[in-house]
Amino acid sequence: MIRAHNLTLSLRDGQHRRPVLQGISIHIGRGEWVALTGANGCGKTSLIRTFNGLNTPSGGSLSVAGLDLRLPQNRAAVKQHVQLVFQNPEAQTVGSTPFEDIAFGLENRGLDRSLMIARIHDILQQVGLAHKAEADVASLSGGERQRLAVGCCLALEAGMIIFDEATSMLDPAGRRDILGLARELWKSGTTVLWVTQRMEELAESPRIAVMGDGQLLYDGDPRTLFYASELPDTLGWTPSPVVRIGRLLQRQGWPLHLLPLTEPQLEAML
Ligand SMILES: Nc1ncnc2c1ncn2[C@@H]1O[C@H](COP(=O)(O)OP(=O)(O)OP(=O)(O)O)[C@@H](O)[C@H]1O
Repeated sequence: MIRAHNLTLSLRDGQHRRPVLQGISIHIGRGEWVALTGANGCGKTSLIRTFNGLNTPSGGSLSVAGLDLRLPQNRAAVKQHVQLVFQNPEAQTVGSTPFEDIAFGLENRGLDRSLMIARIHDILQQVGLAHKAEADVASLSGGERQRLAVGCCLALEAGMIIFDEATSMLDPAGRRDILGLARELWKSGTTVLWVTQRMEELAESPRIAVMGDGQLLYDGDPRTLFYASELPDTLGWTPSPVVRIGRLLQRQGWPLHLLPLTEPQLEAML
């Protein structure tokens, strides 16, 4: 889905251009779930905006869904394949009802009206908003608005959805809800890039990419990152309670592949 090699990006900062991404090489296959993390200002948003064609790479190569994003004509086309769900639920709705919002996404697809209405209802059903089809968007909760944003991605038939800290403004129930919806889509074949600062969400991801100062510092599995790498300590991360217990077990000689990453894994061990 995404192939970046030695990707660099510099952005205008007043009179100067400042380097924001440096030498990023990453391959994300179709159907993968990758969590992307790193401190504020390390370049996560700049990277995903580049994947989505909103930023123009300054160097290296980048192909997304088979489109070479060094070519300007491909940058608009890529948005069909890669959709973003942002942090702020209020910033991404355009219609006054969920029905209208999904309809906007389908408008350019040239669907016959009855097919379009059926498709809108299908999508609302899929994101759990069938009962709110005609509700005023302003009356939706933050979690419902994020569900609606996901529905808009589905309307565009995006093969990849990038969630840019999409749960950070939600309460714990809303967070679980959106994470659960993202997992359902992933299980049905959507490629997911899940940007997060939350340790437990990282630990539950099959693959983690860590950025620092515009560079990719780590790209691999969570066990190696949390139990066999010094990076979390170097970056000053506070380990999740499960990883803290796992580190105690590790000191007692437990092998890497048995160390717990998630609460259910720890519960199963106990
Ligand atoms: N349009 C822009 N013009 C100039 N510099 C920019 C622009 N957008 C971002 N930057 C700079 O690029 C760097 C990376 O910012 P970016 O928003 O990509 O980081 P981030 O990891 O997503 O941060 P956060 O977690 O706070 O959202 C920062 O130093 C930021 O000030």
